[in-house]
Amino acid sequence: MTVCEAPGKVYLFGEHAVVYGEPAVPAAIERRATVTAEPRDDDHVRVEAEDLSLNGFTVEYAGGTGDRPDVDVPTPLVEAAMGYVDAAVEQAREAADAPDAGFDIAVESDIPLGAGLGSSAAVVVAGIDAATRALGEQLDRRELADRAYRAEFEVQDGQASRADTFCSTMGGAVRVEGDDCEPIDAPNLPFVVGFDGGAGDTGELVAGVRELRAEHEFAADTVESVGDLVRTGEALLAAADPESDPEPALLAELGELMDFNHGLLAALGVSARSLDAMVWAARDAGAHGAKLTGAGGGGCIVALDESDATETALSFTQGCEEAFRAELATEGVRVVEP
Ligand SMILES: Nc1ncnc2c1ncn2[C@@H]1O[C@H](COP(=O)(O)OP(=O)(O)O)[C@@H](O)[C@H]1O
Ligand SMILES: C[C@@](O)(CCOP(=O)(O)O)CC(=O)O
Ligand SMILES: [Mg+2]
Repeated sequence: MTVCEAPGKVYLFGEHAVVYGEPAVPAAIERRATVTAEPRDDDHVRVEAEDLSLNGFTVEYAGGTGDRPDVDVPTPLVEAAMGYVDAAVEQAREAADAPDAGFDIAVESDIPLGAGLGSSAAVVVAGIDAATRALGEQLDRRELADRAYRAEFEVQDGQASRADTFCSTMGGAVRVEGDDCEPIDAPNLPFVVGFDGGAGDTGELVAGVRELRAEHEFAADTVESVGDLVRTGEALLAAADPESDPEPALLAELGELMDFNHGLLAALGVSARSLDAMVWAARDAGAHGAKLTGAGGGGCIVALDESDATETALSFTQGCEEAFRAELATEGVRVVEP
């Protein structure tokens, strides 16, 4: 039995625009998905995913194309739910050159699903790592991140960046621009997350931005403006001392860029009333800045505040179901049981 766990992430800035080649800076947070993989004697894949909606369900199926699990729920729901685990198993089979390998897989996660904290990437990264190790292979981090990206790309119908999967694999803060992915030094930023209890459909939201961008030049310009602000933010981070607590002036400047980024994301149609309400509650509480994180539509916002004020304010904000401080996860994917 092999067990691996990988972190979720928040976007300091750059989501959506990163899909079109602009840079983005996500940072891994200490909320993890844990995947257990046990090879089987046959070619079946049995998945236990207690945290999926429908109050969790257990299915067994042979995997691969055409073969669907025998459960009493509509196929699209099962496909949406199983897609990432399925794709992770396929990547592990390919990496270990074991096309008929079967597994018992169990997924546990404290990352809310579809909420912009990268639960899909964490599941895919931990899943590929656990399943390949269970077959006696070990991928280096770059290859693991690359395979995880390919898995997300496939499930999201060819619309994914390398940002989430690279960040979950490496941990810490990273910079992604197209195929160019690098860890970056960043000071420990005081992230506070607000969660509305809901979710957004990443594929649909990405498709919406793609259409807007194709239709209007000003939407394409908006995407480019996100890239410009990310470059500004990167320069600020590069000039900061990663070993000491961030200076108030740095937090103020990063916060201003986050506010701006939220405005541009809202212009691209991916915010929601609940996300805007949490963003404003954070700003009113004195946060340096606040924005939605991830695909949007519902889910989470991230704010910068070293005091407790934002977390407290969010916990009293109508529509905010959970508020918590998110510690930077300096370690990416890791082995819990080899
Ligand atoms: N605990 C889990 N068990 C199984 N699958 C999961 C789990 N967490 C996430 N997933 C998969 O990831 C999907 C959510 O990914 P996505 O829509 O990209 O949102 P996000 O990555 O922001 O959480 C879920 O529908 C499911 O397929
Ligand atoms: C919108 C996007 O930039 C980030 C999606 O993040 P999440 O799956 O909502 O956590 C898509 C991508 O980069 O693949
Ligand atoms: Mg995702």
